[in-house]
Amino acid sequence: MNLKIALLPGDGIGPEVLNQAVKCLHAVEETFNHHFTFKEALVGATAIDRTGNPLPNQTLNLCQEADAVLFGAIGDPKYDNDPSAKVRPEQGLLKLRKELGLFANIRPVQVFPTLLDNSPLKKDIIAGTDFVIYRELTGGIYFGEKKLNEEGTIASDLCEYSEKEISRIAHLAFKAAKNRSGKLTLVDKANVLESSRLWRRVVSKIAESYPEVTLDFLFVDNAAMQIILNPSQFDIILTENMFGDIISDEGSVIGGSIGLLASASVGEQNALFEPIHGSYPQAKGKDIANPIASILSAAMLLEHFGLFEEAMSVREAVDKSLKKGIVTPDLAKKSQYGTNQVGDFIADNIVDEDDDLNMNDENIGLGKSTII
Ligand SMILES: NC(=O)c1ccc[n+]([C@@H]2O[C@H](COP(=O)([O-])OP(=O)(O)OC[C@H]3O[C@@H](n4cnc5c(N)ncnc54)[C@H](O)[C@@H]3O)[C@@H](O)[C@H]2O)c1
Ligand SMILES: CC(C)[C@H](C(=O)O)[C@@H](O)C(=O)O
Ligand SMILES: [Mg+2]
Repeated sequence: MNLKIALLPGDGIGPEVLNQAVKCLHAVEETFNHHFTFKEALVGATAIDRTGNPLPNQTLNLCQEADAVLFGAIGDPKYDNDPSAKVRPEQGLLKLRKELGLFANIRPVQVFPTLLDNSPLKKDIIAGTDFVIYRELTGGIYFGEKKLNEEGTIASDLCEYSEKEISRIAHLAFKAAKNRSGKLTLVDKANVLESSRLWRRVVSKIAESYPEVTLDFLFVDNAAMQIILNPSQFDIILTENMFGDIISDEGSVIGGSIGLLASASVGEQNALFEPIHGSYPQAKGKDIANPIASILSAAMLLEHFGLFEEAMSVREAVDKSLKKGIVTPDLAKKSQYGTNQVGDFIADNIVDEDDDLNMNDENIGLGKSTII
């Protein structure tokens, strides 16, 4: 298959982890005889420094013309620590999501059997965790009108949702639930927010078209607790933009590190793949960031184009690195392996299973194809 992939390394550890994902995609190209073309562009603080714009037109055009975007991370303390900054790296990512129409952000939360001891949570609670968060990505409080009065003493952010915005992601989430265990939980704050009550009405109506799916509702405060008390109760979680952002970072605690959680953002035309973590500026240039979230995001990219065997080969190589303890320090304090070594190991272990008769595929961590 030929694929044009836009690479947006961004800031902090973004370039380091993205490089490892690209190594793995090169290995997939060679092993399975595909042809991927990579073109890189600026985004985030790096783009502001070079052009004054966190999402230069050239970058947006490249992404619009590409088959897929592979994104590193954006963000820089010089903006995080300056609440008055007029231009911010995050605006680049938000505008990109909006312009590409990436309304559904899909964030699988699973536990690698090898990492059951890595979580601060009890093994018997987290074993078997396997749920997917469908996070609405181009609406809600992130994109509502923002106001600050002249004195700078009163500020507001409007949380607005339309029926259309809710129903298009709801359909994707119901279809995913239908293909999995048939359970969908809508996470909201319908006891307080009018926008959440609209979500409940729209989602309840759509549920009538999916009789095989059981729908239940959970207030987000309770959901935040249930996710770590009893994660196995969840299959598909559907939620709005900000709640999805927050509960997915929380969900990463189950698996042992946020450096493991990948995501796909999809719309009608475009698709973007990125780790859920940020630019982790404290780790920039230290070769300690976990590249697995970025590598698994590349695996989701492959699945998006129907390259399931290829995606599986990446997941199996990741699993092998975990089993052999070839991991970054977030997963083993005394680890002597860096971002690059872990990336090299995983890329070197991408094999076509049909060609490898000795492959042992017992107990594969994230073996199950995810969602798209
Ligand atoms: N999609 C994105 O690009 C994205 C996502 C989240 C945050 N951000 C931005 O990133 C910057 C830093 O934000 P933050 O510190 O709140 O979140 P962060 O995700 O960058 O880091 C939070 C913590 O998670 C851990 N971590 C993150 N990535 C890791 C990795 N690959 N390997 C091992 N450990 C990892 C580290 O302990 C780190 O201190 C901010 O500017 C923020 O706006 C960007
Ligand atoms: C950087 C920020 C705008 C972004 C978000 O809130 O969507 C990040 O936290 C994420 O999870 O991708
Ligand atoms: Mg986030």
